[in-house]
Amino acid sequence: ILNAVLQTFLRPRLKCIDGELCLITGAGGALGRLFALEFAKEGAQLVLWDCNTAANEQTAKLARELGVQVHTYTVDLSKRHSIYETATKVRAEVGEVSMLVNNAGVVAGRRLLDCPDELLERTLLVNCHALFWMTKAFLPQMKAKNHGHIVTVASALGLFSTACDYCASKFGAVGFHESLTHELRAEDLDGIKTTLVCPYIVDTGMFAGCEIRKELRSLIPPLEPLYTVQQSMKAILAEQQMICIPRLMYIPFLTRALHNRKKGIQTYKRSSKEIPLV
Ligand SMILES: NC(=O)C1=CN([C@@H]2O[C@H](COP(=O)(O)OP(=O)(O)OC[C@H]3O[C@@H](n4cnc5c(N)ncnc54)[C@H](OP(=O)(O)O)[C@@H]3O)[C@@H](O)[C@H]2O)C=CC1
Ligand SMILES: CC1=C(/C=C/C(C)=C/C=C/C(C)=C/C=O)C(C)(C)CCC1
Repeated sequence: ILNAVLQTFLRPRLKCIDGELCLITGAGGALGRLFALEFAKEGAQLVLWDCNTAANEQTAKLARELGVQVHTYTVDLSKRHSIYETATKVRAEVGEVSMLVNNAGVVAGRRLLDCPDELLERTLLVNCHALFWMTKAFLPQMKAKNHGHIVTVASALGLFSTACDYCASKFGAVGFHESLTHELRAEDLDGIKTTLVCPYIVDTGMFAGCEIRKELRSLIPPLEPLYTVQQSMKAILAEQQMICIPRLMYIPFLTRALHNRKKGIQTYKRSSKEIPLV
């Protein structure tokens, strides 16, 4: 945790990603498109995934104007077989993905009892389950070369809760990132980096119909999409493990981490057995 916070305040060297093959999900959406353009500016070749074919093609057109190769795929991230089938096509038609940006996300934006089961389920499938299938599809190639980078676009709402389906899915995304990072470290795969992105609400329209947006306006105004993506890019290129945007969002994160640590120590002290703390 301390490492992640320190990395945010220090100014590390940024890595070169010229020629890397970068896959971005939700590339037809607001942040996904901006990610694609920022990666293109850095010289990365792009594989763009979205369920919205027209929006995805529009992103591809803008990225090609920056002189990079772009391949687009229409995929439904809420379906495991759609992810695996499309991943197989990418491997056969384009090659080995070395950077994976799991950006696609949805929100139901209704209270638990007012929300149809299908909508709740979709949020968990797209925002959380898809991370597992995407990583299972592309990590083996990264492992073979001990080279790669997996970015999880979660949310500040993956660190503390307000909206039911969305928070649960983003807590899952944060947990996924943390356990993947531990797993890679345990296997000494130091060439595969991970970055967790946790922004506050961004002005993209995603939360346009949600009550939470009105409440938040009085707290801090939503972030600019370009600023959010540029800050995220800096963290990715610096191989930073985590970024909260703005920095104020570290407060709930650190509070929670310290609270959990305290609880862990209490449990340990009360126990008669020697249980190592994780
Ligand atoms: N906007 C915000 O306030 C914040 C956003 N985030 C996170 O940032 C990420 C990007 O958000 P943002 O750009 O605002 O969202 P957008 O809604 O603009 O973009 C999301 C994209 O993902 C696509 N998508 C949705 N469901 C699927 C699916 N099943 N299969 C494939 N593609 C799908 C959407 O297509 P379609 O439009 O057709 O549904 C859309 O093109 C999300 O993970 C979000 O949770 C984090 C913090 C704040
Ligand atoms: C401003 C602020 C807070 C609230 C933040 C909220 C409510 C963020 C919502 C983010 C969203 C909607 C993200 C979407 O992905 C706290 C933690 C109470 C205290 C610190 C200052």
